[in-house]
Parts: sequence; structure tokens; C-alpha cells
Amino acid sequence: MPNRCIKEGDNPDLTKERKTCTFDTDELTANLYGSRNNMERRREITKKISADPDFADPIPHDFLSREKCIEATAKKTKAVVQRGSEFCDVTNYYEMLHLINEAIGIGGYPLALHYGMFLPALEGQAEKELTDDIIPRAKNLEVIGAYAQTEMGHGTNLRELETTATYDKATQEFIINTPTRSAMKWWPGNLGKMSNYAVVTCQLFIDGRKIGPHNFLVQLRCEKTHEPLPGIIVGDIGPKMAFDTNDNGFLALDNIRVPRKNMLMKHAKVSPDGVYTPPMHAKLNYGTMVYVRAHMLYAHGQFLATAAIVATRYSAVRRQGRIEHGVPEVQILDYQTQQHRIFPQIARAYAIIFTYMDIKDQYDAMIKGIAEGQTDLLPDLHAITSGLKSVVTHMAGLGIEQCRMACGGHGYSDASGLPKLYGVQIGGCTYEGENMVMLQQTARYLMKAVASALQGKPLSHSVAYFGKKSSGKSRIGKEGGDIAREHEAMLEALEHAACRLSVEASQMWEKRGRGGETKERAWNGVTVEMNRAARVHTRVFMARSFHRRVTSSPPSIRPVLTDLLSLYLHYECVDMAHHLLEDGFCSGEQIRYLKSRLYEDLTTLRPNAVSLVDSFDQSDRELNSVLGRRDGNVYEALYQWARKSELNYTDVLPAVQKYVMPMMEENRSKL
Ligand SMILES: CCCCCCCC/C=C\CCCCCCC/C=C/C(=O)SCCNC(=O)CCNC(=O)[C@H](O)C(C)(C)COP(=O)(O)OP(=O)(O)OC[C@H]1O[C@@H](n2cnc3c(N)ncnc32)[C@H](O)[C@@H]1OP(=O)(O)O
Ligand SMILES: Cc1cc2nc3c(=O)[nH]c(=O)nc-3n(C[C@H](O)[C@H](O)[C@H](O)COP(=O)(O)OP(=O)(O)OC[C@H]3O[C@@H](n4cnc5c(N)ncnc54)[C@H](O)[C@@H]3O)c2cc1C
Repeated sequence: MPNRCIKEGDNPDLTKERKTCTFDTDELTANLYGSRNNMERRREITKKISADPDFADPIPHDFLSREKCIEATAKKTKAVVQRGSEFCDVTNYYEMLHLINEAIGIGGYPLALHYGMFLPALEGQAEKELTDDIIPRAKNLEVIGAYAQTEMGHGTNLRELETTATYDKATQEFIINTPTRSAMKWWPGNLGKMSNYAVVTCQLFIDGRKIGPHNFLVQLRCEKTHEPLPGIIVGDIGPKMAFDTNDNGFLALDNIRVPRKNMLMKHAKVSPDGVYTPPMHAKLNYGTMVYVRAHMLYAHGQFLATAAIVATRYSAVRRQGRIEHGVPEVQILDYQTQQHRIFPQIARAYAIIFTYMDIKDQYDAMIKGIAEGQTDLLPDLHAITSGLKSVVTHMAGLGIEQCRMACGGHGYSDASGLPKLYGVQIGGCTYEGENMVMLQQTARYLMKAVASALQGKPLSHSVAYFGKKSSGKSRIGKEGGDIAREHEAMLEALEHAACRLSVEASQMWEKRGRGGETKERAWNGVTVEMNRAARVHTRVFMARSFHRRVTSSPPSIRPVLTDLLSLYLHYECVDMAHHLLEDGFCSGEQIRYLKSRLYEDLTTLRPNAVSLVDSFDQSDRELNSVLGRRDGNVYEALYQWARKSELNYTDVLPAVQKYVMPMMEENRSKL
């Protein structure tokens, strides 16, 4: 069966791996990206960008200062903007995303938040009077914007943000002010140096009454000189763990006046005479965050895929140690521990991307509903995207770190691309709402679902399984080798665990309430259990999505995807075995069975491991990893990469000449 990546001159071990492929890698790639045409388009973009001198990096960014990296990224951004249509359909979200990844990379660029949040906020929340003026100019990039919500003192708890927007009826303006040091906006991406406007989240005050957080469009810099306007202090917050090429910024506003129409008023409104009309759903103002949380799944699935590609290809190329005496050194991918470290990450990357596809469909349906005046899909989507954002970012972070360690010493080098990848990806656990906080949003929803299920009320999409009758005892290991029934038995077991954990958390909460605690204090006493239930529920949702995609996949790729799904489900069940055992739903014998099946899965997947990661179809530019390169010619590339280090420009470093040599000389003369 064809693996389409084979080329002459490649590392022979990688070629050998590709020859054992049992499926058509292009079929799987096309399935992952929605169609054969989408796959071809991605490849065309990659090809054109790779040959274009505007996007060449003579010195890898690993060896440049932050300022130089920002300059190089800004230059490439300009080229993408001016020449984007030479490479792709600039109105196609996925083509643009791919172009940006190929041309610029993942560490941030001047327009990341402009496209990622500023425009979506205006499009989703502003009304016509404002959008007619600002959106054409923002699309034309006369206006570049950030999404400035988080403050130095508050990010998670939006209700306590301190920046104020006070309505002045006399002039029909809002006065926007930063009253304290901790009220300074702090963290927003591209706020520091690149943006001349921002959507700023402020507490709305009318007639002395605090109404709550609302968004306002504020001009920060002169459109001609780019200097900050009077009353505005803005700058970069300094170096951080990663996202080196993003100017996360600070902002203080000194009683800045903006016209009434600058409030984003598609949902909540303030009339000229100061009458406030609330939105049709209280949290529609938070819509941009739901949008980003949903779309983060795709990015984080791809981040984990990158790490899995690097670790798998490198493990096929590297030979070290022997499994039996008297035979040559083995590829490290033959070690069971290596497979156990890496293969679940491959499966999880597929699972995340497939889950994203389901969520995207739900998100589109929700937006259609809102346009027709219905918000009934929002609570379910908010609850599940809050859980998914948290589980996926955490899962991807752990997975990338496993892949990095699986590459041994070279994984610790920036040459592997993995330290930077981890730094960028792990930020997702924090931004768009810290994970522990967002899981509680999911848990709140589960508590309502428990109550509805007990009362026999209808249950919405993500919690529909709460209404199923549990069989009391798991069918795991009792399906006589029927793979479809075995998968169903594992899904049922996970659903049982999520439901039980939710019911138990609800009972614990209630008990504390009966013991005299307020509902809120009682909640804080059970949040660890609440979040546990939310995580298991979210993992059930992912497992169901993966299962649905596999069972509806084309026959040509279904066998390999079924193997991958088996590994995924066995791994998830073993990882959550304590939840399955706790109430006796599963026995110890059943867990031992799951483990033995998992080890069989590792062996089954071994011949297809490289082909499964090849099917993610990430180019060498996207991987940005000496270890993960398609041709597997790792060692020579590693040496050439190291040669580019600034420390190697001279044989004797000035620092050595200035301090170390005189010290050696002094010591020598003492003898
Ligand atoms: C062509 C162009 C191509 C290029 C395209 C590129 C595009 C890429 C796309 C995406 C990637 C973009 C990359 C961007 C990188 C991101 C950078 C980071 C940005 C940020 O971090 S922005 C700041 C984010 N901040 C947060 O997330 C804050 C978190 N906090 C909150 O959300 C809230 O404070 C809260 C939800 C935790 C609590 O809110 P609140 O106190 O008001 O409410 P509660 O009392 O808890 O709940 C009451 C009630 O409301 C429900 N609820 C809450 N939120 C929502 C919601 N969003 N939607 C619906 N319902 C909501 C909650 O469940 C409660 O319901 P019940 O009363 O229980 O029924
Ligand atoms: C790379 C990056 C990019 C960002 N980009 C933007 C941007 O473009 N725009 C923007 O506005 N912001 C941005 N942010 C800010 C980001 O949204 C916030 O940092 C995030 O929402 C977390 O809020 P916080 O910093 O207030 O954390 P905190 O809430 O202070 O969290 C600290 C700890 O307190 C815990 N905690 C807080 N509240 C609770 C609770 N109720 N229950 C239990 N535990 C709790 C948390 O779990 C965490 O362990 C960015 C941040 C990063 C790292």
C-alpha cells in the first residue's frame, strides 16, 4: 500500500517504515483536511512558500534576539499581506491558517490577534453603525487591533475587571478610564507595539450604576505616526516563556472619550439617553471567547501532531541498544516503552482534530441560531468548549513533553523544535480562561444535567448519555473479540464513570450545603471532584467524536483508523482505570484485560506508525525540527544547524579572550 512520502536519498530506516504501510496516506490526509482538494491546496501553498525568497530564513530564529525575530516576522507578515493571493485563497480560513503557519510559524506575528480576536469580536458583537466604518478599514489593515480584556489584577474573573466605561449623556460619549495600577490591561497579544486600536473590555456604568463587563472600540495610536494618543500609555510586557514574536502588551487609559457607537452593541445596547437594554442571553458579550476556545482545538491538535511526527520519525531513524544479544542495534521505536510514550500521542492528536470537526459544526449551528434569535444551543456549546479547551490543552502539553523526552538529549535542543513548541502550546492552559476555572463552567452544567436526569427532563446534546440506564456491570472483555462491541463497551464504561462522578460530586455538594455552608462555599469544598467529573465527561465527548468519525470513514482507511481508535480507547480506559474500578463497574481482571489489549495495539500499530504521522501532512517548514524532517537525514542536519550558532562565528570567543584566557594565564604563572 502506498505511503506517498517515499523519496530517493531518504534515510533507509524511514523508507523501510514507509514500505510497511497498509493504507493510502493521501486518503487519510484528505479525510483529515476535509477533501482531496483541500489537501492539494495545502501542498501547493507549502511548495510556493518554500521556494519564495521573501520567506527564507538564512539564520534560524533559534539564534536571533527577540527584536530581530520580531523584525523578521513583521517583514514576512507584510509579504503575506501584500502577496497572500499568490499563494492561496485569502478568504478561506484554513488556507490562510496554513499560509501563516508555513510563512511565519507559530510564535506570534503582528496580526495574530487582529485576525484571531479583534475582527471576530467586531463581527460578532458590534452593530452596523460601527462595523460599516471600522470593518472595511480593519480588513484593509489601516486599522490593526488587539483584544484587551485581561488586567494586571484580574483576568479570570471578568465581573471584577476595574477599567470603567462611564456613559456621559450630555455628550453621548463613554469615558474610559484605568482607575488603579492593577486595572492596567496586561497580557493582550499585539497590544504593546503593533496595534493602533483595541477592543477594550470595561465595566459599564450608567448613572452611577455598575452594569457589568462590556466591550468598546478604542483608538490607541495615531493612524499616521503610530504614536500613542494623548492619555494613553501602552507598551510591551517583556520576555515570557514563549510567543517571542508576539508583543503582549500593557495599556492605561486616562479618561479617554469615545462616541456612543463605539460600544459593541449588537447584543446589549445603550440608547442615546442612557437606557440600557440587556442582550437576549446574558453571556452573549462573551461570544468571542467561545469562538476562540472552539478554534483552539484545531491548533492544539496540530501542535500535538507536530510533536508526534518529530518523535516518531526520529525514533525510526535512531538506533540505540539491543533487544536481544547478537543482533544489530534496534530502532528505538521498537522499544515497547517508546511506543507506549508516543503512539497514544498520535491517537490523541487525531482524536482532538476529529473532535474539533464536530465542535465546528455545532459552533456554526449555534451562530445560525443566534442570527435567527435563538440562543438555546449556547449553554451546551459553552459548557463543552470550556471542558475541551481545558482537557485538550493539558493533554497536548503532556503529550508534547512526552515526545520531547522520547527524543533523549536531542529533544532538549532547540534543534528538535520541541522546547519552543511546548512553550507556545502550554500557554493555552492559561489563556482563554485558566483551565481549573473553565472546567468549573463545565461542572456547573453537569450539575444541572444530573438534576434534569433525575427528574426525567430532556437532556441536551453533550449530556444526553446521562439519561441512559447503566447496566451496572461492564461488558469489557466479554464481547468475544467483536471489535465494534468492544469499542462500545469501553465507551459505555467511560460514560458510566462520567455520570457516576457527576452524581457523586452533586451529592457531596448538597451534603455540604445541608451541613450549613452556603452554596458557593460548599462548591469550593468540592471543586476538585467537580473538575474531575468535568474532565471525564469531556474525555467521553472526545471518545464519542473519534468513534463517530472512524465508523463513518471511507472503507480504505477504516481499518487503520479502527486500530488507532482501539489504542485510544484502551489507553483512555487504562488511564482512567481508577474511575472504572471505584464503584465496582469494572473488575481488576477487566483492567488487566484492557492493559493486555493496549500492548497488543502497540504491536499492531508499529508498522503503520510512521505512515500515520506522515498523514498529518505537515511540511518540514511547519515542523521546524531537525529531528522530525521528512527525509530522516538527521545527524548531518543537526551538525549544520549547530554550526549556525553565533558562538561558532569565531573559534575563540571574545568572552574567552577577555576573561577566561587571562584567568588561565594567571593560574599557569602561579605554579
Ligand atoms: C482569514 C483570516 C485567517 C486567520 C485566522 C486566524 C484565526 C485563529 C483563530 C483562533 C485562534 C486565535 C488565537 C488567539 C490566541 C489567544 C490569545 C489569548 C487571548 C485571551 O486570553 S483573551 C482573554 C480571555 N479571558 C477569559 O477567557 C476569561 C475567563 N473568564 C470567563 O470567561 C468568565 O469570567 C467566567 C465564564 C469564568 C465566569 O463568568 P461570570 O462570572 O460572568 O459568569 P458565571 O457566574 O460563572 O456564570 C453565569 C452563567 O453564565 C454562563 N456562562 C458563562 N460564560 C458563558 C459563555 N461564554 N457563554 C454562555 N454562557 C456562559 C455560565 O455557564 C452560567 O450559566 P448558569 O447560570 O449556570 O446557567
Ligand atoms: C500567551 C498569553 C496570551 C494572552 N493573550 C491575551 C489577549 O490577547 N487578551 C487578553 O485579554 N488576555 C490575554 N491573556 C491573558 C489570559 O487570558 C489570562 O491570563 C487568563 O484568562 C487567566 O487569567 P489570570 O491571569 O487572571 O489567572 P488567575 O485567575 O490569577 O489564575 C491564577 C490561579 O488562580 C486560580 N483561580 C482563579 N480563580 C479561580 C476560581 N474561581 N476557582 C479556582 N481557582 C481559581 C487559577 O486556577 C490559577 O491556578 C493572555 C495570556 C497568555 C499567557
